[in-house]
Amino acid sequence: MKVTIQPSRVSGELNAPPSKSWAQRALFLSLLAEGESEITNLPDADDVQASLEAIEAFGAEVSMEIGSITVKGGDVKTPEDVINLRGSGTGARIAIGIGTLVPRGTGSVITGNASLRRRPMTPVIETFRALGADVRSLRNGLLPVVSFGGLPGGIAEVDGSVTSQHVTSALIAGTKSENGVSIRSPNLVSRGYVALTVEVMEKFGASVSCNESFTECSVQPSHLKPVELEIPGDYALAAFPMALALTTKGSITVKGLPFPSEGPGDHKILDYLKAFGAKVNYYSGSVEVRMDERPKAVRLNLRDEPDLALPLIAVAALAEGESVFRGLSHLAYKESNRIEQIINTLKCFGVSAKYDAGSIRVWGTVSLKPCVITCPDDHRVAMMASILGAHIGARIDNAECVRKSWPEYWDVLKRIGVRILEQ
Ligand SMILES: O=C(O)C1=C[C@@H](OP(=O)(O)O)[C@@H](O)[C@H](O)C1
Ligand SMILES: C=C(OP(=O)(O)O)C(=O)O
Repeated sequence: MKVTIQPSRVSGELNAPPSKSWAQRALFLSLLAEGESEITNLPDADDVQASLEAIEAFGAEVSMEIGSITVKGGDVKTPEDVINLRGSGTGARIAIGIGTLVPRGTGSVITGNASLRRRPMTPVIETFRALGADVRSLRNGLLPVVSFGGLPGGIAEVDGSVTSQHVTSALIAGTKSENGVSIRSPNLVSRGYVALTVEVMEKFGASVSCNESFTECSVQPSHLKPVELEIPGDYALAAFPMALALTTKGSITVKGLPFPSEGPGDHKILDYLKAFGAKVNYYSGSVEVRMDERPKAVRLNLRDEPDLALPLIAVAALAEGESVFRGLSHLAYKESNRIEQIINTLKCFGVSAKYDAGSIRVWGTVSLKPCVITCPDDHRVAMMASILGAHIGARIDNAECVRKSWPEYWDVLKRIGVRILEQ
């Protein structure tokens, strides 16, 4: 599918899409909880569907009702076949850990699509090996990965500068380890996602804790109770329509977002948009964003919120002056090498930018040019291009790549006033 976007101004309101990170954690924990969990507002994002299929393969009994799903969990069974997590890094890394919980003497194989098969699995493999499990890559640190049953537990120390998902995986599987799990991750990035893991695990009654910087976490063997929960809205995805308010001098209200806490996490988008000069208000689950003037340049460290880099850098392309975004080295290990893709996308729109030692510098301009670009199988790159496209015009090929996180993205944009033609 190709979408052609014409210069537009956004206005109106939308519901935030449900969080895929929340949903995937809830699904894998429902597999481990003894009894029936009921989950509402589950996103139909491809990553979540892939995780749902994975928990079924590990023995969860899933039934769909109107507007909710029920997951009956308990024992983790040996899958009959290889499990394919498609493009989901979160799903694959959690599933590698779950694979150590199948009966001893059996195992499971996790693989993914071409994009996921390029992403590093070494941190999660090293973590589980340090915890006494037998987990091996069949391809030099990449997928496919085989996990054999048996997770004694103990202490793992694994560098956290590439991803945080090995910590999430160790904590979730650690609930069913023999002796509990402690994990130390010096240089940990994306700390808001470990905070999210702890938050969701606590809802299932897990005995889990971390230090303030999330570099040391531990979990005791825990009896997980089934839950009833509603998946909350996703700030990292909602950040794109919010950013559109800044690049089109519009206004937008996004509903269904949780109260922004003090700690790291994607809710920080509210502060970051304010730094550009936007008027931002949170009131009772809704965020209003309005922009009447040209954004000012910003200096931000996005080490803990890597997914916000794409919408924020799109805004910086139009800002007055030079913006600097630090803490971005781990963007190289996402669905695409996002460092390269961000620079290429900016260049396509006629914006100068440079990457050096973990930082991207962007020289904002008022003279953007329309761009024709193909989504490199990375949803957030297409969404980033749409934000600049709504300012100056763009054509995005392979636009269906947004399915990974937000299949209705293009329809939602149309509803808030972005002029889009689909071919
Ligand atoms: O755990 C999660 O749900 C995620 C963690 C982050 O990845 P890294 O920890 O690999 O940076 C984030 O970029 C990804 O979109 C979702
Ligand atoms: C990197 C992402 O997700 P994951 O790591 O789960 O594939 C993402 O959604 O941007």
